[in-house]
Amino acid sequence: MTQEKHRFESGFPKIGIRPTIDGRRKGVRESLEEQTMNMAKSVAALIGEHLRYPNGEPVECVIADSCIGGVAEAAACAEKFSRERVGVSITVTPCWCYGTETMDMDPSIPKAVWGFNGTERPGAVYLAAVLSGYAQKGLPAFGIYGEEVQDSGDTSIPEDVKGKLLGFAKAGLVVAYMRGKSYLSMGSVSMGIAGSIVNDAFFQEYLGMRTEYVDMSEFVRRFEEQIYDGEEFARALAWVKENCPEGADNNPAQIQTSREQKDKDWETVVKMTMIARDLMVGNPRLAELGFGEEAMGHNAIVSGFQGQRQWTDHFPNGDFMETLLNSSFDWNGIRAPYTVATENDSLNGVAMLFGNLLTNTAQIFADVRTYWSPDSVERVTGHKLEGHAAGGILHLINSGSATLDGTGEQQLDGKPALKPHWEISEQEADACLKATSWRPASVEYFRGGGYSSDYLTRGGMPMTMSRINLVKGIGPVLQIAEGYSVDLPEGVHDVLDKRTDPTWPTTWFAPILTGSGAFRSVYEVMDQWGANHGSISYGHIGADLITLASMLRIPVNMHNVAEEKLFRPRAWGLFGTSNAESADYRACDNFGPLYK
Ligand SMILES: C[C@H](O)[C@@H](O)[C@@H](O)C(=O)CO
Ligand SMILES: [Mn+2]
Repeated sequence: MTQEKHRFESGFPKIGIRPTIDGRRKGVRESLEEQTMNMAKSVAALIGEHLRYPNGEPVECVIADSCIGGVAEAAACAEKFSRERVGVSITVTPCWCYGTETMDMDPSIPKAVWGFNGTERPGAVYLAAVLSGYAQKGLPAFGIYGEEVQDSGDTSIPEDVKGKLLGFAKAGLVVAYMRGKSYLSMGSVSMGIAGSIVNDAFFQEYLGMRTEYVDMSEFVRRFEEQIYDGEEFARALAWVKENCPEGADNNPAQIQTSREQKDKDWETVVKMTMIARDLMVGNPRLAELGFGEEAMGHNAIVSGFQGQRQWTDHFPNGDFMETLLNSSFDWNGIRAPYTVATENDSLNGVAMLFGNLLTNTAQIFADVRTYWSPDSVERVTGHKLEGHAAGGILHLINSGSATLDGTGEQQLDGKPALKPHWEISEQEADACLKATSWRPASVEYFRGGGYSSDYLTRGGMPMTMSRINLVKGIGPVLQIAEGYSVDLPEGVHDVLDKRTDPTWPTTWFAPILTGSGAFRSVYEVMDQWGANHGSISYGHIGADLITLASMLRIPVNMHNVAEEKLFRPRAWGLFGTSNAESADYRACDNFGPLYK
């Protein structure tokens, strides 16, 4: 079995659909069986058509064997769901049913109810009744109620209902997929960065995940004892020589490393990449080579590499490894990204994981380095910022981890984009590689050398920056800024970039301003950012992140998503309806983490 196949071998959680029905026989139930089951079938078809697993295959749904008219059928459905590895449930009904007798009682499964908006039968009355039951029992559930009345024979799903079903299902699958997986901490705390204090209670209670820890000396052991696939290494190194052009050395001449050392560094960073991947997900080839234990991996869906400083003071830095793993392609071809956080910033790693699992696209990890006001840009370059950038821009730049997909060299409808791996063509992967040069690391920072990807993200892409922060007394909170990547005139970029480390990849980002709170100004967004890092995802995914956060009971402390797009469990409204932010904090606190 190939390493790629092995990675997703354990499969994926499914979505369970529960058609509930009025239990009264001799007329009522019989007249509703077909319509109710058809609703379930059309939801399954909708999901199968629109949603995909990380390997690109369509999401699978399981429908209860019968309509659920009472508790015996509810229990039979629950048994089927647990056999079939259902991780998310959607209840559908066109009619009145018996609320607490038909509900899904599994507290760890995200749940939604679609109550058909028709008036021949009271589907919406059931919806309201069962949602009150869920609130009363402390099991937050999402309510889906179409805005327009449908005729009783109408088997179509209205657009607003489709949007909510898919939004719910997408976020629910992320919850289900994370459960039981690991964060792999390679090394420990990098230069006192709090996000790299990998907090097991957060991962365990909020995400249902394990935290695994390996010392960076494990890389040295695997180098020296050759615990990697030698055949793959030779192939990888040849591919790297062909596809990863080395850029100019920016170090002062007297501290530049020799050609011989540079070539050795290339070999080391390629080995590091394979080893980090094998540590994360295992590799069946290692078992064939006699390393059965190492072949298993750590069941990690996200990891972080400390790097600085104990590793980087002596060995090449992790930039190549992090960037390649976070990209959608390498010497093995086009494949799903492996999410790796620089500086072992696990909290940024989780934001990357959320973005990746919601969209199946690669994520950009970056330092949130500089707010450039329109006046400062004009003073330094003479250029007046305009368009999306008119209110100022954030310079997102970091040595490692920024995916090569972040070049923006893939296309959607003729515009720059980051796409799920199965939509990326060979030419697009190639264009990302061609837009990148690999600059020898700044040796004053990285005494052990290494290579950083140097590229400039194409402008005009809708992007969402997010970040998890931990607050003692509250727990995790999520922050979100939707905005656009920005193109600057070439000379202007160069002037600003040269003030930083020009060997690192840059994304110029303009958040969308709303005129209030943290989105009064770009300065305010920078000033309110909770830490040194952000994770940047293609597209405006703020609403999906907010839905996901509510499932995990992570309150959102700042976002610029329009109020009408917010979709949270119905019980959130019971904490107040005119200040959604405050209600969110109190609801999350009240219900507590999903796995406590
Ligand atoms: C090279 C430096 O140590 C950088 O890596 C540092 O500024 C950071 O990235 C901090 O987040
Ligand atoms: Mn950093």
